[in-house]
Amino acid sequence: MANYLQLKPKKQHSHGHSHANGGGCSHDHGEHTNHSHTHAHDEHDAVPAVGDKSAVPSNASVLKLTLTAMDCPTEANLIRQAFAQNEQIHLLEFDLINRVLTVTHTLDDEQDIHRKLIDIDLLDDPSKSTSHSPQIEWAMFAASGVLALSSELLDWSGANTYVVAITALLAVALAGTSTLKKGWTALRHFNLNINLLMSVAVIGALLIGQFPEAAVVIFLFTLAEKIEAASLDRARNAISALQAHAPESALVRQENGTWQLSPSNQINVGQIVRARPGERIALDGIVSSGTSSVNQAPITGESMPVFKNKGDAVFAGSLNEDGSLEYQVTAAAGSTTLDRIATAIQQAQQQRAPTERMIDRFAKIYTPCVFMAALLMATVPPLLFAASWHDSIYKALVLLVIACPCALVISTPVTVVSALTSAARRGILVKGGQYLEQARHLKTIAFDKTGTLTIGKPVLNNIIPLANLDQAMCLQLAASLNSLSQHPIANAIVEAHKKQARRVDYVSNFKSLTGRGVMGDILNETHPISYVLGNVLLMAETKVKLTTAQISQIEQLESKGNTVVILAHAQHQIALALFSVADQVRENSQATISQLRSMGINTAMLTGDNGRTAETVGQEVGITKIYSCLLPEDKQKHIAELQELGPVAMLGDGVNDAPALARADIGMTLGAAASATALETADVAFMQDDLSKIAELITLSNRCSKVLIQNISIALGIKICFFALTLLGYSNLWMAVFADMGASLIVIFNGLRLLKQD
Ligand SMILES: Nc1ncnc2c1ncn2[C@@H]1O[C@H](COP(=O)(O)OP(=O)(O)OP(=O)(O)O)[C@@H](O)[C@H]1O
Ligand SMILES: [Zn+2]
Repeated sequence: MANYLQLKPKKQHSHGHSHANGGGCSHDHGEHTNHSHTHAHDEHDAVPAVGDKSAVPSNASVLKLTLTAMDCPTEANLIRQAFAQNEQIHLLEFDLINRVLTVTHTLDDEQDIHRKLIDIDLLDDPSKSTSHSPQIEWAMFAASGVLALSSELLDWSGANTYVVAITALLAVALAGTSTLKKGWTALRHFNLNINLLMSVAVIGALLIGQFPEAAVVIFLFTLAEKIEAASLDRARNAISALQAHAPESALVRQENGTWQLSPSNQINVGQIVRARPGERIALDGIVSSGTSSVNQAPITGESMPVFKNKGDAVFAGSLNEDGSLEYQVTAAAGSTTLDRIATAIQQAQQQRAPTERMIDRFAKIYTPCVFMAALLMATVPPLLFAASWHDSIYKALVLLVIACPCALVISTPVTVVSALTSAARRGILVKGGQYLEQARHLKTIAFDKTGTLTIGKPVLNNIIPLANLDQAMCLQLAASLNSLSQHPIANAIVEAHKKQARRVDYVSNFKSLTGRGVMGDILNETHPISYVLGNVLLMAETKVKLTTAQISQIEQLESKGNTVVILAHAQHQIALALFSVADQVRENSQATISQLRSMGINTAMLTGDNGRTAETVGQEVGITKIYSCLLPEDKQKHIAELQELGPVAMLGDGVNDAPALARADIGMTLGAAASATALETADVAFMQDDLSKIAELITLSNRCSKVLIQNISIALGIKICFFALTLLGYSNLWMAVFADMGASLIVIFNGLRLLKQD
């Protein structure tokens, strides 16, 4: 993850001249590089949010701390300030939703960090236990509420001021001690956070004799804090619920053939595990016996069960419905697909989305400004206009309450986290809020052809011998060469050969040439012969001569949608045979492309395959912008070119498309459940082989943005209203607390709505 992050800010835009060439692969690729120049692009996310990742020394260690006291997100500032002077602290990362602080440091003693956090009251001091049990806390809180209300009633009914004051003070003492203590800590560190603002408001109210109000204010504040904490728990639990899908233990086959229940984290790769009907799969594996339908919703988001047979992959966390399955473990606890998804989501939460960064910057200005306004409010009217001190100070205190940026600061992360979780539930793994926000701005989506627009399982449909070797012999040579390659075309040739149950020859000096083919030596009775197998480009490179008749034969096959590879004798430089393979277009490719077009998004195809095949597939799915015969670096160049029109996403398989995926604004992969590389290389990983998820992602991005705008408007709107009401003298303290915390709660619940709509 860290490596990948560093890749991003280095994005460059290149301006090159190139054309979508319609024909074969004879086009000279050198042209692209000659005309292109690059310049670094000043990306907004190049500004490190907290510390600088690149400056972290290699010997640094990482400490993760759960700080349950990180109530209001503004407290992150307190932590930042506390560690600002320490040069051995290199990086501070805040996961405010999960309340986890990650410290990257080179300290000898981690206790230093603990001590500092105890000093700012964010960590309990183990030597003096001051915290009460939750029951006692609730009882104290309830009593405080009763007392606050009583003092208000007593005040109304004209009771003795001392009685009113004592009742109110008791209420403040019962509910407000922790707030006042935190306020004092904040004051000592010159940090303007909510606790300090509230403390000043309460103490100020007490000083000017507004006893019942002080009590009500602190009670309401504590109440709202409790509700806020509980609702944030909901967002948090939505994520840990994912991991909870994998069972703690499973039945493992022992050496003597018996089955024994073992804890999942003690089961090793290679062991055989049994999943009984109705039981969840404990670890990733390959079915070794049995059949069953399995619901893989926690991983892929699809609610329909999938039929599993011998040889199929199963995922930890999925539910084995009706049959009994035995599977051989392929990933141990901690590294299963489910674990990797959960880790990715957790990391995604730590990256602040653009809106979040903007709001954080705004809050930093907003709070001091309102604080200054309050100071002026308290002093200017009495000093200059002979207004009453009491009224002016009171108004100033109201302003202090609304100076808290809490609602604003919490409005974005809660929304983004809910949207990320909601996406994960649909089988869309988004690796950071920024991708979610950017998805709706996409101008172009570029698709890789093989395995993306097409199923990626081509089938050999024709062998045409060109020299004195027969079909069987040609196939044997091609299959032998390709038995060492992972390419889908290689698989097609090897599969066809397997059907004929012939032997595979030993290949020496094997070489795989990205985007072109393979070469290697095979023994012919007494001496080795060098062969090449690949596309026209490779034939040109190895100086294999193709006759005009052969070329037109190739072109004819290609314009029918086939991909043609040529087997050639390297020393004699003559073609021995043509192999034509055909892949099937995914059934929802065309629907997805037209849906994207209706959303105003351009589409393009970037493929290593030849122009004619690419055109045929393009026609079938509805893509007109086609770039063919591309090597991985070329794909990257074309992405940069498309970026001049606006943000570009690339959907590829994550193997030979890695450079293009990294260059695109959003790199996406399909079928990530089945491929660890695909899951790791992408910014957005679609767990299933389902193209329609792209449109779903964009819809979700739109919805997330709508909620973000709503939340920011609500938070700011309420503040502005109160600011005006206060200046006009129409508001009072407890109304302000109501408004401030009310706004926080509204934005939290509004954000959580994204979780629900499934
Ligand atoms: N192992 C191989 N055997 C034969 N030909 C190969 C092999 N690998 C690559 N080729 C040739 O090189 C071409 C380009 O391969 P590349 O992997 O870059 O793209 P692709 O998989 O065909 O398409 P896409 O870029 O859409 O995924 C293939 O179309 C094929 O002609
Ligand atoms: Zn607040």
